[in-house]
Amino acid sequence: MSDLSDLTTEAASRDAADPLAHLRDRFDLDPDVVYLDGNSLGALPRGVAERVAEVITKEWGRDLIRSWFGNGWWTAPERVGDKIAPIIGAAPGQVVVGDSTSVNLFKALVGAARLALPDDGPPPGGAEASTGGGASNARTELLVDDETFPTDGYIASSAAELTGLVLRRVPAAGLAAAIGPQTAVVLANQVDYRSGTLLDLAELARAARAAGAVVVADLCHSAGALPVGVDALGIELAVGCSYKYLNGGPGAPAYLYVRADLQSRFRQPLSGWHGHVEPFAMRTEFERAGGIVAGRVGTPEILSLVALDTALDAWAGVEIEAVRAKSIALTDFFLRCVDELVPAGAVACVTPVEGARRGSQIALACADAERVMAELTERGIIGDFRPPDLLRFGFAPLYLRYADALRAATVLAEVLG
Ligand SMILES: Cc1ncc(COP(=O)(O)O)c(C=O)c1O
Ligand SMILES: Nc1c(O)cccc1C(=O)C[C@H](N)C(=O)O
Repeated sequence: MSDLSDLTTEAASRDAADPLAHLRDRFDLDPDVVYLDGNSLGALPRGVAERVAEVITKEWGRDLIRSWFGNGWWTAPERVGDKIAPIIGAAPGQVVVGDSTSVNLFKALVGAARLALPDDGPPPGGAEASTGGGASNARTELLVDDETFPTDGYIASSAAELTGLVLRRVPAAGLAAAIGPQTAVVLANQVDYRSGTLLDLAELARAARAAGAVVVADLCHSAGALPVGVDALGIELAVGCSYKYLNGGPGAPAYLYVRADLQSRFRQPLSGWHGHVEPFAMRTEFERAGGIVAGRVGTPEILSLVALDTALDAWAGVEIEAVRAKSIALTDFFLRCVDELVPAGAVACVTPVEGARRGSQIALACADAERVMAELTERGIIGDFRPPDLLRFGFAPLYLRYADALRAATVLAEVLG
């Protein structure tokens, strides 16, 4: 047992020894708030406001239309994509930024179905796939986790309807086992938005490869929190938002990853002029651009892209492995503080207590959770409530301290005491 004074000493010594502690200065934070909602909307990195103001006054105000090419606006989706790439373990040229996560899910899922269905050539798994089930006329289903974030389920349903696939919902833990020769596409969240459970994507990727199914991973709750390693996993497609751990700001554009060797065959359904091989030829016929540009649709959200571009500078020199180590240590410490300080039985942790099995958040079930979160927020501890009974606390390792974890647990104990 440790008491509050032991925990305070421990938090201080952990903060003093934290190799990432200096990164907090890269953010403009309210000193009176412990911000545990960076898994919904990341904090504001320093420099973003000034850069956006400069783009508005100079690039838009003075350079005007010349900025599309003169100031690099046109190529920003790929350039910013290449800045996200190392954070998710992708080599350059495979990530494009633009549109919302929902829209990118739609592009990826329909594109995945077209890759997987037999009239579109061999399955991406190649020889391994053809021995383990291979391309067959019986690929009829799109698998999705049954507790997925709502938009993923809704978009999967639209994509299934459009491609003639049948949507099958199975628990996330059973996704890999559910993959079979009938599976065309699997949509999986690497980290569950509610419980924070980390899915074994490597196992899922192996099962999909063996069966010739195409994987679309939603990285919203894992990118920037842990090493995803998309290239190493060998998954085909991925999407994610940039306003959580990547701190791109409200409405920041999402991103789409298309594995390099599949780009020439990737046919996403939204044939907009920014995905055209020669957009300014203004031709009637659509001819898809090569490479990752094929993931683009229409005019990019330049002001948001610029904000994201600058926000990503907060990652300069940061190793994602170090972020993961701190994330586990911070969340472990928070759980210990909750155990020590919160009255027994007042909360139940629904997040795996084993660090390696969770993302960077802790969800605690508790009676009257919505009111409890409102009171916490009132007292400067910002997390969120997710129905029916969850207090959700996200730990963004770039700007949170062990002292913040302790303060959050202390205030929680007061509210529940
Ligand atoms: C797993 C997941 N997918 C998608 C989204 C959001 O999609 P969009 O950016 O289109 O609102 C979120 C969060 O809002 C999410 O947590
Ligand atoms: N995307 C959001 C939004 O547009 C409004 C409010 C919250 C969000 C979120 O990101 C929610 C978040 N994905 C979640 O996991 O609950």
